[in-house]
Amino acid sequence: MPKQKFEHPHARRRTLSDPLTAALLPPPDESQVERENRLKAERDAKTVSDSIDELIRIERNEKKKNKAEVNVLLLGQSESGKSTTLKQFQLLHSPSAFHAERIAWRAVIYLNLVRSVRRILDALAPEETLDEHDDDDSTETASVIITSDGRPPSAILGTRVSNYETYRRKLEPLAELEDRLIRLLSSPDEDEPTRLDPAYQNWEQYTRPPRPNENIPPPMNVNGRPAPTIKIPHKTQTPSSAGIRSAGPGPSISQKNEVVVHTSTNWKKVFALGNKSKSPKSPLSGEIEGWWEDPDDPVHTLHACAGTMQELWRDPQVKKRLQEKRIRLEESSGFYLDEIHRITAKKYIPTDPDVLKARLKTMGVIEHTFSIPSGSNRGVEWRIYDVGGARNQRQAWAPYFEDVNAIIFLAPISVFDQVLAEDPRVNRLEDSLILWRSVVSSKLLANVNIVLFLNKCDLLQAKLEAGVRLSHHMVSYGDRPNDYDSVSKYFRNKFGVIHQSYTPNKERELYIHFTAVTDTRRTAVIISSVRDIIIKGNLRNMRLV
Ligand SMILES: Nc1nc2c(ncn2[C@@H]2O[C@H](COP(=O)(O)OP(=O)(O)OP(=O)(O)O)[C@@H](O)[C@H]2O)c(=O)[nH]1
Ligand SMILES: [Mg+2]
Repeated sequence: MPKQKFEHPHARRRTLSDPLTAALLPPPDESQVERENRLKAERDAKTVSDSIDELIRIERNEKKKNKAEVNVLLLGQSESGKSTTLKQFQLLHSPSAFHAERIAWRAVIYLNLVRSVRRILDALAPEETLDEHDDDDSTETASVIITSDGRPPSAILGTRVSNYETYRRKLEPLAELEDRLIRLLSSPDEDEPTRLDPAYQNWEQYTRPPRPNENIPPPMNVNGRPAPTIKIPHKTQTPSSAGIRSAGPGPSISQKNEVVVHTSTNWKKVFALGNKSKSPKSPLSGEIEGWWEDPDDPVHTLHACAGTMQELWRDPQVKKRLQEKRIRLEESSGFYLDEIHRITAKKYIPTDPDVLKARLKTMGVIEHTFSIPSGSNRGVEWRIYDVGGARNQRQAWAPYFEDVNAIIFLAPISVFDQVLAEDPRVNRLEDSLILWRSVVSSKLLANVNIVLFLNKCDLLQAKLEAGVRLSHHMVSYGDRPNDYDSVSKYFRNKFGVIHQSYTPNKERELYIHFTAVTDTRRTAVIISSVRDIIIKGNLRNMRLV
């Protein structure tokens, strides 16, 4: 089961400047005898404390020798595929837990579908009904495309969809459903991203493009840094505090920002059972059954709207309008519009690929533990940390650098024509390159094995085949061929050169894989090879081989 990390182990260490240490200072009017007694008592206490420390150290070393442990960090920008990679690890190493949870993913899949429909309706809306920000779809997901001059395409003149009003009216119930799903998925007592001590603010600064004339300090000071403490504030959550822009009066169908659910929330449990704990369970899978009898279940609204959703998605005028606005929903996260009838069926249970496609932004850091047998070893405990990749989440990464053995860095390479959801001025590929540079150049991570997943290769191939030219977005690509082989090699080279130039450890070998982490068969093969690499590297570091 996922475990939320609230406090790093070193958080308990105190520094001389802390208030407790100050409070323990001797009284200023201490006599000579008192002073000698105190010093003796302190020496005795120190001897006892040192011997306890020594015992702990020996015990820890013994443990390390007897039980191999591997800590792996999944890093990369938002929507790079970190959580999807974690799901693949789960599917491989604890399939029963993965399957037990899949019914809960129904809520996320429904929400992904409803929001895709809303994006279409927003894109079709006559311009005068949208406010200034509504035209800027870039706040929604990374599927918004920028033109080669870096600006979203103009949407002023374009195809009018004759059935727009009918679609909007018939799909109105989805607005209320969206609100309900968001409420279901959101925790009642969390509303802010994980925050860190100011000591770690540097990392965030280091992982964004520098401002002009800004001197960015090295990401981390290895020695003597204050202990990190992750604080999760508890407040009451409202839809607007969850990062969802209020639509004002009228349907919330114009709400924009991506739904974020803190990893500590219990949404899986809530949605898996809800008020249905008395519902029958399947004798085969043990999964809840019979939710379709519950008139309040979201499936009914979706089922009733399925026909209209299908008409909307298939309408040639709609397709044209989306094309004019360069919105390619097929490439965006959580795309289920090609399977409306299956997804909205009353007895729908998400399949493995459905769960892998489901999009829920990570906030905070989530830890998964697996015991993975490895050759003659009796089992290695793997701790995999999945972090939030959005800009405001990256400051939470640093405390995990200290004990990490390996990093799997995900860089989606299909995103060369897209902008960051959190900052539409920044090209997503540029952001990945900057982030990559900051990770590989970190001295703190110098001895950490690094595996690079050049991800979303399936989307890259489709994009290139659709005629999108890399050179329009990356001038340095020049007039090289715009086919998958040439482009993927170019990216491999680009990331490889950055590692070569910036790594503080010239001995470190970099392992690069072209991946599509939604593809289970391909990813399983890659994961097992990555596992071997990490184990070997780890044993080498532990000087056991
Ligand atoms: N087609 C395709 N989709 C992918 C691939 N990798 C990830 N996705 C999808 O992209 C979306 C985002 O993936 P996530 O795993 O949630 O991304 P993340 O890196 O965890 O993002 P944050 O939690 O915001 O940091 C999901 O809907 C995935 O199903 C891929 O290789 N190909
Ligand atoms: Mg994630």
